[in-house]
Amino acid sequence: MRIVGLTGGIASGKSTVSNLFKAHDFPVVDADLVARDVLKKGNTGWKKVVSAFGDDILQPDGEVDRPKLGQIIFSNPEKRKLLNRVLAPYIWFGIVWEVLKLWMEGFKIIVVDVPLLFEAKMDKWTKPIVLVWVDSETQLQRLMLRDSTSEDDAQNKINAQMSLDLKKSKADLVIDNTGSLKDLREQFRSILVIVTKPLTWTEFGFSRRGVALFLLSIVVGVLMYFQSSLY
Ligand SMILES: CC(C)(COP(=O)(O)OP(=O)(O)OC[C@H]1O[C@@H](n2cnc3c(N)ncnc32)[C@H](O)[C@@H]1O)[C@@H](O)C(=O)NCCC(=O)NCCS
Ligand SMILES: Nc1ncnc2c1ncn2[C@@H]1O[C@H](COP(=O)(O)OP(=O)(O)OP(=O)(O)O)[C@@H](O)[C@H]1O
Repeated sequence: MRIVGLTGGIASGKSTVSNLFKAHDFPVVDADLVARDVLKKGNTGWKKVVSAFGDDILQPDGEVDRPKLGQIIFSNPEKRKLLNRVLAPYIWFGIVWEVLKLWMEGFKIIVVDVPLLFEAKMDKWTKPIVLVWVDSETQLQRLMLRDSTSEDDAQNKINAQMSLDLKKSKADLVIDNTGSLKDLREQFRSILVIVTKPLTWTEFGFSRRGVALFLLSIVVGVLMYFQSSLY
């Protein structure tokens, strides 16, 4: 099994690239969706976050007031560390669970879209790592436009993450999304060629078929051993 890591910075274009993967029938695990589920009212992540941050971060219906929690964590590094510490194990488990379900369905190539892949040290589980890079001015402008936020708020969010240049030095493949959507689609085509290369032996060994073959060879080996010991 090949687990492709898709990462980038806030508003660098990960969801746009993830949609291209989906359009080519790749299964995509979205860490933001997993994190949303973890934070749903009544779930363990919700309980932990309420006990760490207090009832003030809740809406009248008991759900987490996401913009309010965002305001707190994006302007305060200590609070951000606290939230990350509280939620990280549940998000990690949620991603592994989603990957496992797709593995059981027999998918050989799975894309995991994790904004904080390097920050959360999940990079060692994915190969290749595709980074969606964008220059800092374009990132700021796209974030302000998409979320209708002020420049200060948008910059706080960008500063809360590892710089895209540092991520670039750690990634295997880089998509420069500073240009148009047409440019992006062209680069995506080259990425697709690399991502769909035949599985290595190790990747095949971890695929559902590889594991089944391994178990079958053990069963056959044991049967042959007993048959030969009868004569
Ligand atoms: C703070 C929250 C409630 C704000 O919710 P909101 O709906 O406004 O934003 P959303 O979840 O869509 O996140 C948007 C982007 O913010 C960035 N981001 C989210 N959390 C963090 C964080 N802890 N540190 C840095 N960047 C973050 C990511 O790039 C993400 O794609 C939410 O982002 C959250 O629960 N964050 C903690 C969980 C987490 O780490 N998520 C990232 C998954 S790897
Ligand atoms: N090449 C492009 N040209 C113009 N706009 C783009 C381009 N790529 C993405 N966008 C726009 O930029 C914004 C951010 O893109 P997107 O939502 O894909 O980023 P993201 O990395 O998934 O963000 P987040 O980390 O917040 O989930 C969106 O409004 C999207 O439509």
